[in-house]
This record gives sequence, structure tokens and C-alpha cells, in this order.
Amino acid sequence: MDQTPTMTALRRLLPYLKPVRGRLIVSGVAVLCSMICGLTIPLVLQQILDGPVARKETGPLPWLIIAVAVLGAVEALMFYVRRKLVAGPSTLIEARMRADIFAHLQRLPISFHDRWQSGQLLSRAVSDLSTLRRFIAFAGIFLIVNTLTLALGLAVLFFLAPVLGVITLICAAPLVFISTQYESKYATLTRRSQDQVGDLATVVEESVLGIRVLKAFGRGPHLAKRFAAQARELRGTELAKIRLLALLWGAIIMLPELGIAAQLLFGSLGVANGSLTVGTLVAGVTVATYLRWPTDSIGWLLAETNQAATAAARYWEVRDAEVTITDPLRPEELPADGVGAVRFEGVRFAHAGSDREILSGVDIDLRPGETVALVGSTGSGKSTLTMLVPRLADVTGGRVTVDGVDVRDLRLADLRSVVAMAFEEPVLFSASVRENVALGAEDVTDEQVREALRVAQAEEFVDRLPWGLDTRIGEEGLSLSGGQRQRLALARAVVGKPKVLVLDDPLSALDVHTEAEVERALRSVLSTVTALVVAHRPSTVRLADRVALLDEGRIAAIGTHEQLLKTSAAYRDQLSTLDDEPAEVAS
Ligand SMILES: Nc1ncnc2c1ncn2[C@@H]1O[C@H](COP(=O)(O)OP(=O)(O)OP(=O)(O)O)[C@@H](O)[C@H]1O
Repeated sequence: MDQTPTMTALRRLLPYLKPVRGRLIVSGVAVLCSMICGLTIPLVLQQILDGPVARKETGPLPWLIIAVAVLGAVEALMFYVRRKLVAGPSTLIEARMRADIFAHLQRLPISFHDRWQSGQLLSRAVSDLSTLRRFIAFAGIFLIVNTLTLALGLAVLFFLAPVLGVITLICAAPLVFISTQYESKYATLTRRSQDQVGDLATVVEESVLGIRVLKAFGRGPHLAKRFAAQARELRGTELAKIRLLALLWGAIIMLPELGIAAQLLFGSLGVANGSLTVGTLVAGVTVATYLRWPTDSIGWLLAETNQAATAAARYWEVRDAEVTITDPLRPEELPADGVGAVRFEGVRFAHAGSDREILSGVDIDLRPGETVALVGSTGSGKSTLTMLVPRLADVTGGRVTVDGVDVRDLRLADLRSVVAMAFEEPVLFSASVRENVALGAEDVTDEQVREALRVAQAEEFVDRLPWGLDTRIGEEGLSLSGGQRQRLALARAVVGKPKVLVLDDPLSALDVHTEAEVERALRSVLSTVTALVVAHRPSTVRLADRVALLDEGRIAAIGTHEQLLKTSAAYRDQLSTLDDEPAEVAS
């Protein structure tokens, strides 16, 4: 995966900052004001020491003391204002960026999701964005303000006595060199640690989703060991970061201390020979002491900036991923009297970056209302072919049409309102039964949900659930049986009353009893639509009007089951490899 240069990644956040720039600028100005107040206090101190104290006159003293108190109060107030002002914008930016990456993930093609680990996406949408929020609210502002304060402080020192300014400058110069040396090393470590967090999130997610497999095979301890090893790697990276930061901090803290010592040495000599007043020396040392926070914080601020830049780069890597399946520039309309005829015409398909064509000229003509079962050896491309109808992937040659219109010429929303799909693995979301079914179409009424459940033979078991339609089903619907989940997935597929249904092996992995229930549901569902059904079992083949045999990227035979049994040796061979006995099918 290409890595976006980190600082460019940070700059690209500007459009998100734009709507709230007013408040961000005001909060920056507030911090600057508080810093200016802090830097003015030593100047008043100089006036007190060289004026009333040196001359032993107490007259102007109260006013000068009040000035110090007011400056201190304004400094504190401005800090408070910054904190108040910055909270809203930074959380707003985080929320917007999070919503945008989520929306983008929905648009990205399946091929993207096949390539990317879910934990990497999770860490980018959650922890990287929190890092960015912290940067915008705090480190980003202080990076600018502290740099200005350092420049201003230096100017004050030069104003007080050039020698004090020069000493501070000489002591600060090595910091620039050390910081640049450290920056690139720290950036590499930061990137590594943030990627490792993503890898860890992937392991946690996969092991939670696959907990049944892991338990059944007793692989929990093995995975726990692997996880611990990855966690140790992350710890190693974090320790390397801390060691590097410790070195930088050491240098950053030592250099200003040396500066203050040098100021005291040369300043005292100056006072002794009369070239400096005591007030100037005390004010100079106070300014240098005040500059310690802006100086000390540089290491931490650079670390935060690095972290934020890496987080931004990781964010943009996902946002820059190309949405390859989009609405056409000039969309066509489906005919109003469309009946759901589907044609595959010379369809070819190869995965991006792969030379191997999985489909190399598939022709199938699905007549309106007909069910065609697709059989073929494992890996022959059956699932791939089904994905081309609702454009989960696009053909690389030929075309797929619905009612005579190339699916690529239709708006995605229009296409997906007439074509519905159910998959081998019926994914259910942690939401109510109603929400899970209504996911299949927009603005669905309860009556429509019930009708879909009836068609999918699911109404009875849903009514037996503790809260009926409102029952929340667990993540991935794990609390339901396989057959119940399949029937809910079928209800979701039919709720929008599609004209075309594409089913990727809906009877796989079901026991005999459950299979019969889902088969009944399927018969009822298929009677109303044109359907392409991937079949791994003779029982699924039985549901079809015709069967197409996919072999070596082409349709090797197509016809009714009985015709093919008589005429196609390849079909008979294929059936003998299916899960049930061919004899059972023939009956
Ligand atoms: N991202 C990818 N890049 C390259 N090849 C891929 C990719 N994804 C899948 N394939 C290959 O595409 C081929 C077709 O896969 P597909 O899932 O369509 O087969 P299938 O007939 O549905 O198999 P099964 O019956 O086992 O479900 C397989 O050989 C698979 O290895």
C-alpha cells in the first residue's frame, strides 16, 4: 500500500478545519495573549527591581504589583478561553472525518475489502482519528503558539540585553539539529506502531467472529500465543519510541538549563562591571525560565505532530482508495414494463492485477420469472458470476443486462432496487429482526416486513421470538439457527420486491431438517422473481427450471436437469461430486 508523505497528509486536513477556523484562530490568539502576559511579567519585575527597589522608593510599587496580578489573571483567563473554544471544533472535525471514512468504506468495491484487513480499517476510523482530534485541540495550537512564544521571548531578551539573547540563541541552536535527526526515526517508529495496532485489532476481531471455530478446534491457546507475540512486538516498538523520546527530552531539558547557567555567569559579570542592572539580569533569567515550557514541550509536540501526521496519512490511504464501481455519467432508465430478464453476453472477468481470467465468455439468457441454477466445480467462478449482476464487481469484458440495459448504464440505486442478493453466509447485524429485514430496501413498513417474512417462511419463528419483530438478534445473528438466519436473509432479499434475485448457495451448510425449511422458503421466494442460484447440492438444483454448468470460464451446458443428465457427461460428472447422491436428484 502506498504511503502518503506525512506532512502532506496533515495539510490535506485543511478543508476540515475551514468551517471551524474562526474558533481555532481565536483559541490560538487566546493562548498567544496568555503567553505575552507571561512574558511581560519579567519586564515589570525589571521595573520593580531597577526602580522602587534600587531607589528605595515605595511610591509606584502598588501599581506595579497590581500590573503583575492583572497580567497573571489575564494569562489564566486566556488559557481557560482556549480550552473552552477548542473542544467543539476538534470533536466536530473528528466526527465529520469519521462519517466520511465510513461512507467511503461503503462505496469502496468488494475487491478493496478483500485486500484490506478489517482491523486496519477499524484502527484508522477509531484510534487514528482520536489522535488527530488531540492534535487539533492541543498539540497543533501549541506547536504554533510555542514557536511564536520562543521568538517573542528571544526578542524580549535581545531588548533587555543583547548578550542575554545571544547566549540563549547559542544554547537553543543544537535543539534544531537534534530535533531534525530525531524526527525521521520517530516517524518510522510511529508508523510501525500504528500499523501494529491495526494488526492487533484484526486478530481480536477475527478471533471474536471465529470464536466457535477456535473453541471447536481448541485453537484458542494457540491464537492467544500469537496475539501475545504481536502485542510484545507492539510493546517493543512503543519502548523504542520512548527511548528515542527520552534522549530528545534529555537534550531539550539540559540545553535551556545550560543557557540559564551561562546567562547567570555572563549576567553577573555584567552586573559586577556595571554593564547590566540587577533588574535586567533577574528579568532575563525569569524570561529564560518562562521559555522552558515552550522549549521543553518541543519534543513532546514533535512526537504528537508525528503521530498525527502518521494518523492522517493512514486515514488518507483509505480515503484515496478508488471507488471503481460508480453511477454512470449518463444513466439510462430501466423500462417501466421491465419483467426482470437477465442476460450474460460474452462475460469475461479477471481480478485486478491477475492475468488469470476466471470467466472467459459466459453466455446465459435468464427468461423473466425463470430460475437458473449454476453448477460447477469449486473455484470455477460461480460466486464471481453472481456478483456481476448487482455490480459488486464489474465485468472486464462482455456485458450483463437487465431488461436489455447494461447494468453499468444504470444508477446503482436503480439497479439494486430491482436486483437483490443473498449470500452463502447470511450476515445479520446486531439490530432488531425488523431492522435486519428492512435493510433490504428503503422506507419499508411493518406490513411489508411481515409479508417478506411470510414469503421466506420466517414469520412463524419470528413471532415465537420473545419480542417478535423487535427482538434484537446478536452480532452476525449467532443466537439464531442456521436455517433461521438463512430465512431472514431471504426475507431481506425479497422485502424490496426485486424482479431479479441472485442467491449464492443459500442451502449450503444446513442440516437436513433446516434445509427442508429453507427449501420451502426458497420455492415460495423463487416463484415471484427471475433468479440465478448457485447450487452446491442437488436439492438446490431441484428448485431450478434450468441448470447451467460452468466449466473453464464458460457455460459448458445449459438445459433442464433431465436434459443435461441425458446429454452431458460433464454434468453427470459434476453432479456426482455434489453433496448428495445424483440418484436422489434424478428421482
Ligand atoms: N482477489 C482475487 N484475486 C485473484 N483470484 C481470486 C480472487 N478472489 C478469488 N479468486 C479466485 O477466483 C476463482 C473463482 O472464485 P469463486 O468464489 O467465484 O468460485 P466458486 O465457483 O464460487 O467456488 P466455490 O464453489 O468453492 O464457492 C477461484 O479460483 C478463486 O481462487
